Amino acid sequence: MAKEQKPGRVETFVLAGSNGHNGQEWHTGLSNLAYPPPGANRASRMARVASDVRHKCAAYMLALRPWSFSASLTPVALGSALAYKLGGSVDLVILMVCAVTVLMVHGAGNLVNTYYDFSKGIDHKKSDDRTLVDEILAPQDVVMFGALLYSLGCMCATLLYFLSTLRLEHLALIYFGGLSSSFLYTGGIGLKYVALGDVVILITFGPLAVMFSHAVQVGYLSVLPLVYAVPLALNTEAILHSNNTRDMDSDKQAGIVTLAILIGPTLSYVLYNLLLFVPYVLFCILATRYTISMALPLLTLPMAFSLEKQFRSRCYAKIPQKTAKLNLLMGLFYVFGIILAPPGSLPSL
Ligand SMILES: CC(C)=CCC/C(C)=C/CC/C(C)=C/CC/C(C)=C/COP(=O)(O)OP(=O)(O)O
Ligand SMILES: Cc1cc(O)c2ccccc2c1O
Repeated sequence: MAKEQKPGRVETFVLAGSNGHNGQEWHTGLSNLAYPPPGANRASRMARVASDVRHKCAAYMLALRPWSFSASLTPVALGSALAYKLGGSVDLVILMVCAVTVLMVHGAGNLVNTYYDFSKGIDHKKSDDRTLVDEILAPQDVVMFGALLYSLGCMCATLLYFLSTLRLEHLALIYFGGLSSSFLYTGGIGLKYVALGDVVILITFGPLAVMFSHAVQVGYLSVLPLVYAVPLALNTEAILHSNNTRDMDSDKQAGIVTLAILIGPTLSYVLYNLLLFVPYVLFCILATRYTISMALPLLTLPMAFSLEKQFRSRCYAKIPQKTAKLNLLMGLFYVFGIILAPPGSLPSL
């Protein structure tokens, strides 16, 4: 932070980002005073430091893109609800630690994405993610924050090992499967850049996360959560697919290939509809064949129809965020539907 004395005794501080750009001017309001009262300098310095810390924290929060966190929290809730309903109980401490573990890996994945999309020149001034483009943070900040989240995730996974009866090799297999997918999505081979991002999202935010949350509760691996994960995984993939459809032109210019680019706008619209409405067909089947509480997610149908309309008229700008909101609501209703189901009414293997 550099201090500049300007004519007219207005003290101005230039608050520089860690990259040296992005300067903001902070006036101390001393212009009407001949001398600052004792302690005023110290107080204003403290206020500036506090404000600096607040700005930095806000920048880190922005980089995490918390609007997308519903995508990892709903599968955790689903896995735990299944453990409660079919296994008989749920441990709230394990549930909390599991949610934090998955959030850390998801958040780190978002930061890896921010870093590599910037270094490959994919993010630009009009991108959804402008943390690095607008120099809100320096690339090194993003790398350090990502490493911190991965470390915290590993600590939480270690804690889960002590809290849960799940065997170490099973816990490690799922946890490091999630961790490596979150990195390889854009880091290393960069699965997103070769049209494999959709597969990664379908697997990690669906079966993998649901199985992880179920397994740490019940202490064993089961295929049941994989089946229950299908409607939620399809809806989460709808978030990514709308994101990739919106970014189709800029991604093409940057020379990367996504599924949306491969199939073009018309088939992308068809695919978005399938991802959006197939889950509702599954809920109808579950509600009519097993228990009526499975009809609860149908309450979100009006939101899905509104999104379909926006996609059809190619107003893509806010569709990913709105689909994430739908994902949260649909996921919560799905979880409540499972919790409210009469004992023995849900399909089990
Ligand atoms: C089972 C365990 C322990 C963890 C699973 C935890 C999860 C869900 C990890 C997935 C992490 C992952 C793949 C993150 C990538 C997030 C993502 C889809 C970012 C979006 O990237 P872009 O498609 O570039 O979108 P933008 O254009 O908005 O940058
Ligand atoms: C940032 C971001 C963006 C997305 O489009 C996502 C889609 C599905 C799951 C997670 C996503 C995410 O974290």
